[in-house]
Amino acid sequence: MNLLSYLYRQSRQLLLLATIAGAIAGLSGAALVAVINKGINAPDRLWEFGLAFFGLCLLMLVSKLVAEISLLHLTQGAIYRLRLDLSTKLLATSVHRQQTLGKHRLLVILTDDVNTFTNAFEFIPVLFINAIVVSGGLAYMAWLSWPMLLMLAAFLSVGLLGFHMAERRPLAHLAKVREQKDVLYQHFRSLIEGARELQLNTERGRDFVSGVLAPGAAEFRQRFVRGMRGYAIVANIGTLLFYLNIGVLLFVIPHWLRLPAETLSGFTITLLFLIRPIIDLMTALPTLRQAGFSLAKIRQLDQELVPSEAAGDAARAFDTSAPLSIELKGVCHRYPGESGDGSFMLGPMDLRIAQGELIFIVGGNGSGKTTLAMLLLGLYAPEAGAVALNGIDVTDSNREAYRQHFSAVFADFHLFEQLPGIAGAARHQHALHYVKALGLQHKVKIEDGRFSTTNLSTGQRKRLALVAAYLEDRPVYLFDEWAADQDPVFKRVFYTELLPELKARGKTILVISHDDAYFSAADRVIKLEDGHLHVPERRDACAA
Ligand SMILES: Nc1ncnc2c1ncn2[C@@H]1O[C@H](COP(=O)(O)OP(=O)(O)OP(=O)(O)O)[C@@H](O)[C@H]1O
Repeated sequence: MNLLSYLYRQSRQLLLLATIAGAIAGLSGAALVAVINKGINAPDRLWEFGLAFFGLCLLMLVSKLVAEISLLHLTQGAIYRLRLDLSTKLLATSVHRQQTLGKHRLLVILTDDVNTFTNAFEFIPVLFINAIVVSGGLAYMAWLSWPMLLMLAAFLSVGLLGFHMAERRPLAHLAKVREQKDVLYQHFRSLIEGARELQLNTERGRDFVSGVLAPGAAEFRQRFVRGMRGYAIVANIGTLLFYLNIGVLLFVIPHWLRLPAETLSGFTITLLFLIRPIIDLMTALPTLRQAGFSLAKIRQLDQELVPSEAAGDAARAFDTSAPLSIELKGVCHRYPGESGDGSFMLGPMDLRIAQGELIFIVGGNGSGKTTLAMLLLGLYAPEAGAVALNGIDVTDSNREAYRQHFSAVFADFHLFEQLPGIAGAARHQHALHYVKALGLQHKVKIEDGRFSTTNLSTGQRKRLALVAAYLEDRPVYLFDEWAADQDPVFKRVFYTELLPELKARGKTILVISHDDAYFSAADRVIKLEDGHLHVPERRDACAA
């Protein structure tokens, strides 16, 4: 039912077309049963019923095709939109929120849940038409004899109630199966990302598989088998009950109700005709139930992914004609710790950065350098205080426009094959120039707006990330430990040539670095200690 209301919201027209075509298919199916029943009981009118039979066959074929194809378009359109909607929303959700939601949780929804949902949609056309066939069959039986139909309805109601009760346990197992998927995805992520560590230590690898992955996979298997076994039992008993029903109609009810042979045979043929749709439904039920759980997860994520920022033409809010000036005013950011005492607090911090400055952000591990960078880039929103650009505070409504002033190569950067920037010969030439300047011309080519390969060493991949950053040509650059993976020669090139070149082009540059040998290259060094700016001792005051 959830799936149908979801489809209704996607395209009423297609659903209406499918309903009408499906209704014609269902009714022609029911009429076929009536014609067969009449034909058997009227041998003198064979031509008449024969023509009607073949005409109805054709009508059923055409209408069924129309219904199935329109439902196919409807369901696949719905899946396509769902994938794009979720991706767009994810893109608009703050990085901090995404980190809180957890990568594995996002992945399981975007891949597994959407797939489960797609699988269920494959059943929809058949089930939809079957539902109409069943309705047509019931209508025909009511026309044949409504007291018989009432008895059948009473019998079916008891059966449905029993089915509902019997389904509870397998349904609970399937709900647990879905929860277990989150756990499994988390383990698979660790397995892939930690493959090197696990292979280096065979015992550790075995322990991970047998002690961490296997219990999760076993729990999944156990729940899934129990759930599906329950459904298999319920479905087979349900089908058997249907046959029993036919037996009761044929051999028990005639003892109480005097019915013409034509009515009895009509009922029997109709019920036999309905067995296939009922079996189809029983087979599809577990998949539909799993899709229900997946849909609930997708909906939950959809709500949690509320874009934190209203995208608008907010670029106008900043005065881009004036020299760029970024200011932090009492900015604070906290990461909650597991038990409260493990939390980390950056700030309150005041800082002013002027256009063209080359600033090094330094400090020990965990002192807050990357967190400060995230706040400066507008990827984290401060919990208190404000970030301002050219005197205008960055708020939810203009944070996206604010971020467009920056280009960054993070310590844990992601290298896209595609080149950023507007396509064209100029971008191609620029990219070639930078690839050459970074000494990668023998390794990488630029083809169709993308790097020919990204399968390179870490240091080389970082150089390509720098090429991509150069192509973005933003006013402010951030490099988080870029030089950490470079050889001494390129480290020197970076600090003594590349950074001064960028500065000469008027760029503002923020460099997170541990390379104290090159700190003298900076206009200013900002040192962090436990989330606070380190204020250097006033040697002049001491001297006095
Ligand atoms: N995702 C997170 N969730 C919770 N706490 C975090 C998270 N990331 C960082 N922290 C905490 O914030 C502190 C500062 O982290 P940050 O990454 O800013 O340090 P850093 O100075 O860049 O360190 P490094 O030199 O090791 O890269 C850390 O001590 C850690 O306790």
